[in-house]
Amino acid sequence: MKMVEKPLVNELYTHNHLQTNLTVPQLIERILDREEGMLTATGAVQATTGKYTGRSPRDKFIVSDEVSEKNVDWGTVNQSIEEQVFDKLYRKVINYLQDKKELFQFKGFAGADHDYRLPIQVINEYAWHNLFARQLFITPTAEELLNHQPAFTVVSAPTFKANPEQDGTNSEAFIFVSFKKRVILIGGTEYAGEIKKSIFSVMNYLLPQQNVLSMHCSANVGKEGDVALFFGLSGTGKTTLSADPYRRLIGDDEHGWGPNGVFNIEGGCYAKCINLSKEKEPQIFDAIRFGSVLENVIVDKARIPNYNDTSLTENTRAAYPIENIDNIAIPSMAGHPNTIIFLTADASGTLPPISKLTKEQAMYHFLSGYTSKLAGTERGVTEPQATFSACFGSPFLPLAPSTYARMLGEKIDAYQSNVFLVNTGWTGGSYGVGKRMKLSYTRAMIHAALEGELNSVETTKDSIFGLEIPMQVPGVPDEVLIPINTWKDKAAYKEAAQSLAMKFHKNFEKFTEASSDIVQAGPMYQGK
Ligand SMILES: Nc1ncnc2c1ncn2[C@@H]1O[C@H](COP(=O)(O)OP(=O)(O)O)[C@@H](O)[C@H]1O
Ligand SMILES: C=C(OP(=O)(O)O)C(=O)O
Ligand SMILES: [Mn+2]
Repeated sequence: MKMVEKPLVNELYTHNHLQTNLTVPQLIERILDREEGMLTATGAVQATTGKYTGRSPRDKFIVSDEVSEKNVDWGTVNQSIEEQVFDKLYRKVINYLQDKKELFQFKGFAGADHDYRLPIQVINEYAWHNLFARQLFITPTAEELLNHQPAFTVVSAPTFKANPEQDGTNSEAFIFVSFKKRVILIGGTEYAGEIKKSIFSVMNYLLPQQNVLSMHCSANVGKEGDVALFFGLSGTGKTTLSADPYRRLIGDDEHGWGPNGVFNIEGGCYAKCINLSKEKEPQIFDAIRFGSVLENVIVDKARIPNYNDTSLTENTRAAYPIENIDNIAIPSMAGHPNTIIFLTADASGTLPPISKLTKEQAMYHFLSGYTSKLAGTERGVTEPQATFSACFGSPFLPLAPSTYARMLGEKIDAYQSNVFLVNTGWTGGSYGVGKRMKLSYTRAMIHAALEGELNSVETTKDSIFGLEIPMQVPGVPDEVLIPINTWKDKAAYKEAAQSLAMKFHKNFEKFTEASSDIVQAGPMYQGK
């Protein structure tokens, strides 16, 4: 990828103490020496992030210039700023960083497929953010590092607080993206997730232009080389469900699907730690060791993490390189997906825990992207909130949802992938009355789907959502499969299901270009 313009960030290269690609132990030494965090009994370092403990979507802006102007799907997700606003704040942030005693640079890649990888660099004020970047992105070999020419730069200055009046930001925090300068400017927030998700947004802009579908999904591969994708918004189970002892992990969050098959965009994982237990999530629990970063996790006097403690946030996190998971695909690539799973954490408790989708239903649900925002991942969300997030990842999609949906539809046709909708959310009632689906049941359902056990099983059609529900799944009680059977109050179920169906219809009105068979594949509601 060619550089369009010499970035201002070059000025930082002359910084007296710009330290490039420090090793993991070196970074840990710097973190401890600078008192940015502490060493825990697991061997991982722990850091806290202050006020911002989740992503801050309202603080994210994209520069509108002559190229991005016509490509980006502008709106509440992709908010625009003018070039001068970016340039002014950019200058300020660079000046601010120049006064720091030391800075940390990571040079590496996004994209495991060498045909599509993006050379990136991340320049950090904090050593622990630099360790995060090192673990989350793809580390170069010594030779790759020698020839490394960054095609995109992230500058992260968490202690720089913007002044909205002067700087044109929404708050003291900002995530400014310039596709023209190929720079992402992050300030005012210490939440490390912004660093990885901002590069993901960039990949969601660049990859479709190369005819590669970028996807907010996890991926793994079975013994026969059969590939599964798990799409889902935050908290729906991408990371948890893709860590499977019987299947090699490709990646837990961001992938590309090109002519060679599926590839991970990242080199590491970013797991939620809330209520993490060795018993329920052994792979993730054991991945937390030397070199991992624990974010906003509380530790006791003996420095043992208490994963049940939510006093800083529900969105506690562990970042670790993918190699910390036992069973992985090396490199992080595989063939074309046999099975695609859409994960939804339905807080209404009315969607079936697993159902098989027709091609039209798959397109309908992909465009809808229904789920609930769970507490913590985004600022201001404290309990599950119904949301429609197109392509199960709208906060990260600079282009119109139809672009990604069209590509997915073509690929499903070409590779005959089976699509399932899996509700990892509530059962036996809506949030407040019912409870979250048992993880062991969800795992059993996914196992059955991936082993092809649901292809010939008897199904029943849900009268409202029109989804084909398998009547039996090994390891799951039959009554769990049909949502109404799990509700005591059947009338309340019908009301809640109708209300959700209405929301689907309302949301789908904006997809005016969708063909009528896709529109028809949505839920039925009274009057239709
Ligand atoms: N039935 C279930 N399926 C998946 N995850 C579940 C389920 N029940 C509870 N959980 C919890 O929900 C969270 C899912 O989060 P995660 O896998 O990190 O989602 P994502 O990677 O999509 O953001 C984990 O904390 C997991 O333990
Ligand atoms: C890091 C994030 O991703 P996820 O919760 O999907 O793992 C996020 O949304 O901030
Ligand atoms: Mn995840």
